[in-house]
Amino acid sequence: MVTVRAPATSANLGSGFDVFGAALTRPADVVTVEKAAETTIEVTGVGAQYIPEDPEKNTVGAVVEALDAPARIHIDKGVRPASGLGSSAASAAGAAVALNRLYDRGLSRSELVPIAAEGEAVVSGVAHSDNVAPSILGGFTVTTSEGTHAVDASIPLVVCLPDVAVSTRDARRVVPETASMEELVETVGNAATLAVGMCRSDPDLVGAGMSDPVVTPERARLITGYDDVRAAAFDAGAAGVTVSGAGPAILAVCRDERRRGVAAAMLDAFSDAGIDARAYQTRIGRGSTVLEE
Ligand SMILES: Nc1ncnc2c1ncn2[C@@H]1O[C@H](COP(=O)(O)OP(=O)(O)OP(=O)(O)O)[C@@H](O)[C@H]1O
Ligand SMILES: N[C@@H](CCO)C(=O)O
Repeated sequence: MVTVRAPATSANLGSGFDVFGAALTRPADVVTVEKAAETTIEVTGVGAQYIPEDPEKNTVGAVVEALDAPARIHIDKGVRPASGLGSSAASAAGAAVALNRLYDRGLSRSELVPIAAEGEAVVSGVAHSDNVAPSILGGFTVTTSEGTHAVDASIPLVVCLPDVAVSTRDARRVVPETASMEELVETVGNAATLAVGMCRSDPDLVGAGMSDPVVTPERARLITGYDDVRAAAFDAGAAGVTVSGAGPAILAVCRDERRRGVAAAMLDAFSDAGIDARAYQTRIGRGSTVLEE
């Protein structure tokens, strides 16, 4: 038996659509695997009632297939599905790390990234790796078709999760098909600024590089109260605010001493919009951890 804690993640970080990701210290899924002749999946925890236990439909089923590693699998969800916090990816990442150990497949963490990404194709139609990479490797990650680079960065964050669901599949439908040269130049400048900020563990620089003129404005329209929550976070001292993943969670970066105030301001703004929400005061953290084997 192997048990793995796989962290929630925030993808895109504004300017790095489908490329940037970050592991969060909390929340997390806990995935337990045991060898079995046939694969079975049991799901408990947050939002378990919305998650299929059929291996064809659950993200971990694709990981079992890719590793040829049938197992009795228990997923204890800490990351709510359809949250923008890499819920589907956390289970896939945890299963990839756990099954690799259980069956002694000997794959490196980097080699497990494309395997876990197969799970993302099951739910969103695209095997994007920007959530599974940080959930496996930890830190700030840059993922391209050439592979993934991970950087340890100590950056305080707040993620505010409203009590509504947005599916990645739906949120990908509003992504514009083209961008202008002006938008391209602005995005490259911001993404480069953010990456330098991560390398320096500088929250102000990371925040300055989060702005994205192309995808985020379209996604923000799907989140009731987004503009007010964003403004409230900035008023409380956030250095940058954007949609987390495909939403509806909203991500704010700030200095440590501002985290509590930023979280309270975001919750108040959602409440003023008539929406219940919860805020996680978190930071960039480590990847999947083996708890027991
Ligand atoms: N193990 C799993 N954990 C969570 N959701 C799963 C799992 N397997 C299948 N799903 C399905 O995936 C969908 C949620 O994934 P989706 O990508 O939409 O949200 P997310 O992972 O929270 O968001 P994001 O990728 O934007 O961070 C739900 O329809 C859920 O039923
Ligand atoms: N990059 C993906 C992450 C969400 O799973 C998106 O924004 O659609």
